[in-house]
Amino acid sequence: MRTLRLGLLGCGTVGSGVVQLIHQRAERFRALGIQIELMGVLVRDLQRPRAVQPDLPLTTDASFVPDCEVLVEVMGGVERPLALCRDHLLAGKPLVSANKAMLAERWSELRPYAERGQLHYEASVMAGTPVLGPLSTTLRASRVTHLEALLNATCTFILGRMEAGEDYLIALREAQHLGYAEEDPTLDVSGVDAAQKLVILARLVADPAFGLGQVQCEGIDALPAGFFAEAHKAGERVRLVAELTQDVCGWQARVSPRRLPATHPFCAPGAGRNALRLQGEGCGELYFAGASAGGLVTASAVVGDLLSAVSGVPGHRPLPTGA
Ligand SMILES: NC(=O)C1=CN([C@@H]2O[C@H](COP(=O)(O)OP(=O)(O)OC[C@H]3O[C@@H](n4cnc5c(N)ncnc54)[C@H](OP(=O)(O)O)[C@@H]3O)[C@@H](O)[C@H]2O)C=CC1
Ligand SMILES: N[C@@H](CC=O)C(=O)O
Repeated sequence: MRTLRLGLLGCGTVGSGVVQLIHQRAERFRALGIQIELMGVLVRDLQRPRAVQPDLPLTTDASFVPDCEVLVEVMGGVERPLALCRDHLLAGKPLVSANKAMLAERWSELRPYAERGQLHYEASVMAGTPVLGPLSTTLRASRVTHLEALLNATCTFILGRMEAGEDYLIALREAQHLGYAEEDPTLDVSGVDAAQKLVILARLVADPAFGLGQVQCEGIDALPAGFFAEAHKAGERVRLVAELTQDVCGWQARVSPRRLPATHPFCAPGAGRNALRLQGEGCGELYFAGASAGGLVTASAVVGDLLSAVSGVPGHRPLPTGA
């Protein structure tokens, strides 16, 4: 049995789930001949109450990071996590991350590591519903021509609650309470979180250099007056839809609130549910759907990635240049 030195950056909604699942799935690691040694669990506030075992090595001191063979980053933000992970990546070691903001915004630095298979980031898009794995492996023989998706659980949840007559702000508070929303929920309701996820998808199926600035983005925080009420009156639903299409000018990416028939698959019930429909030459039409936010659901993808990383399976590689 080999001891694997693991570092966990963040122990909030997702990090607590990661700790719980690593413990619950210890036999899966043992079956690979691995026993996890948690070198440190980085947090900001040691006094914050959290539902984790008391012997967890919680710390505000990141000095354990260089001793780790694998890092799991579930802290959020952009500059701080990147600064903490930089030397680890430079040393050629694997990083598992759920952080779509960092991946979307600092791609020029992260892309070479992703190309080398060092970055595992299934949880960054649709959390526990696996899409990046199939897109970066099995579906590479197909050519994606169109993709549309619900990528933000907070917005799906808020819009669903509003359909039931709830007030927008109360629904937003509920989404925060359930652990769906980002620390700064403006990222969710403005459409930025969905745009970050859309560029991560676009790099796997369309263009490995796809940038966040290429996404036209509107959220649900500034719906035109009457938009929701008129849709409701017409028996339609409003959903925040992310779409990637190709026309004569190239790839177009857009996130916007759309009116959809109530029978549309994107309107099926499910609070934190996301869905992705893609059309491809080869694979035809495919549909992925499931819970896509919350602690344990997201942790399931993070720990799945961790099992891949410790087994030597490469992470999510972008589409090769010129493919
Ligand atoms: N929540 C979800 O459903 C999903 C989240 N994600 C992504 O996962 C990541 C984590 O999300 P989530 O768990 O919800 O976030 P939380 O805010 O619940 O947890 C963040 C954790 O990171 C710690 N942390 C944050 N900044 C610092 C810092 N500068 N130094 C040290 N520790 C820090 C916090 O410490 P402390 O506890 O002391 O405050 C906390 O433990 C984000 O990138 C998010 O986008 C991805 C998919 C789904
Ligand atoms: N805030 C995000 C969490 C998962 O990525 C969302 O609401 O989808």
